[in-house]
Amino acid sequence: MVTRREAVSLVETLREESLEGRKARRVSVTEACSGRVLAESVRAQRDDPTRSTATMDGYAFDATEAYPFEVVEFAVFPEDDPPTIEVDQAVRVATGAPIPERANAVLKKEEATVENGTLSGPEIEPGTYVYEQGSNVSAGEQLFEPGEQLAPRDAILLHDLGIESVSTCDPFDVGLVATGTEIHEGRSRDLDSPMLAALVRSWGHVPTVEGSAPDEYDRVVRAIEETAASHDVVMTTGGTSVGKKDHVIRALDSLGEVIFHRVRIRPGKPLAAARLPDHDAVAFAIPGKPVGAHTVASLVVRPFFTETDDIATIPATAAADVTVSVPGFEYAIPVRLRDGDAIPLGHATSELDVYGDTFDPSVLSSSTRATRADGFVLTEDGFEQGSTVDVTPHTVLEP
Ligand SMILES: Nc1nc2c(c(=O)[nH]1)N[C@H]1C(S)=C(S)[C@@H](COP(=O)(O)OP(=O)(O)OC[C@H]3O[C@@H](n4cnc5c(N)ncnc54)[C@H](O)[C@@H]3O)O[C@H]1N2
Ligand code: MOO
Repeated sequence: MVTRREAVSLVETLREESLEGRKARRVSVTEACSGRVLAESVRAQRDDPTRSTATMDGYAFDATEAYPFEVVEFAVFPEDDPPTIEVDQAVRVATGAPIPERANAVLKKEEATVENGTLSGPEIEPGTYVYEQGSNVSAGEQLFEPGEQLAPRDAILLHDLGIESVSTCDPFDVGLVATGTEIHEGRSRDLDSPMLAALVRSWGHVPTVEGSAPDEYDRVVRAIEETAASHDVVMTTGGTSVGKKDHVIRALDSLGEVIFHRVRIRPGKPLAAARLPDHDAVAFAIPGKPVGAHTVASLVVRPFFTETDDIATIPATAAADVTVSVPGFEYAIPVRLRDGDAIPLGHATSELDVYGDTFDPSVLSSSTRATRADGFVLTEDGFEQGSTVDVTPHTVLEP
């Protein structure tokens, strides 16, 4: 059994290995910024801004010189080229207009006194009301690293620098296979695959629900093998535990190398990851119960797909005591957030009463209504009513 951190670090190594041999493709910045991973670094080809501009309407001049300045005839607007001025001259500028090479400051219009074409006013420092050339980005600067996953906000900087396309790795193709005779025969609905498909998509990759296999060793092996042959990643659900019909881990062992099985986190402990080198694929075996499946997919599998393993939290006040029964695990305790309080959902005092005071991940994990939580508290020891707890909102891990 490995800790969550150990598991995440192994998953990150898998990610690096998988990205290494990946085909790069140039795509438009617009397409790339919905979650594509960069294959190459991106450097600025030019300064930004390309020239120094005024940030206020007023007069531009060299502020290392003393008043008065002769105000030249014309005025400069954002669409204009800056004029050449002499050391004792100033020029009218509009907000956003380029300032002359010789100027280094702008005096606001309302502070300026102009009489007979001569400007005077208060002393100002060089740099006042000037957005300086290269102050946003200087030419040659590396702005994005290979492996970074681009987000919608990145389109602003890339487009501003005139970059229209970038080299990206193709997203991972993920084949989802639900194991379980009850699922295969339609006696129970497959709740995991659609949820996992949506998670994978939200992380910027391409899921396909491949179907199901009954709890028969040969059928499980075949389903994994067939899926690995046509996908980069196989994600199975169910069959990860120690029951007689739990074949997935043995199947992965026969097809490749199991990197870890069981993580010190609950719900979702029996998660496994494997390399399937014959098919140039990797596999994640996700435990069957949907809430546990969601928890470990978000906390441990996500760093394979996204560049980050950060788990941001916000503080809240625990609304009830929650104890844990078995030490040595991290427990993801679902909570609702209300006016700064974290109300443990599933606790006897909450609207969903499935576990009393002591957190029981096995029953919680069976309760599909626990998905109505706003987030979870990751804790090894539980918490006391009134104490401050760190809540990870679900939106942090499923954008
Ligand atoms: N004796 C022990 N039993 C169990 C242990 C243990 O250590 N000793 N571990 C428990 C833990 S923790 C978990 S988590 C589960 C893991 O279960 P499996 O991954 O083996 O899943 P199954 O046995 O196949 O199914 C469990 C449960 O989940 C339902 N399920 C499965 N797949 C789906 C799906 N795609 N959609 C909806 N529901 C699904 C399945 O019907 C079962 O009800 O094992 C504990 N047992
Ligand atoms: O890890 Mo399991 O989902 O605790 O029951």
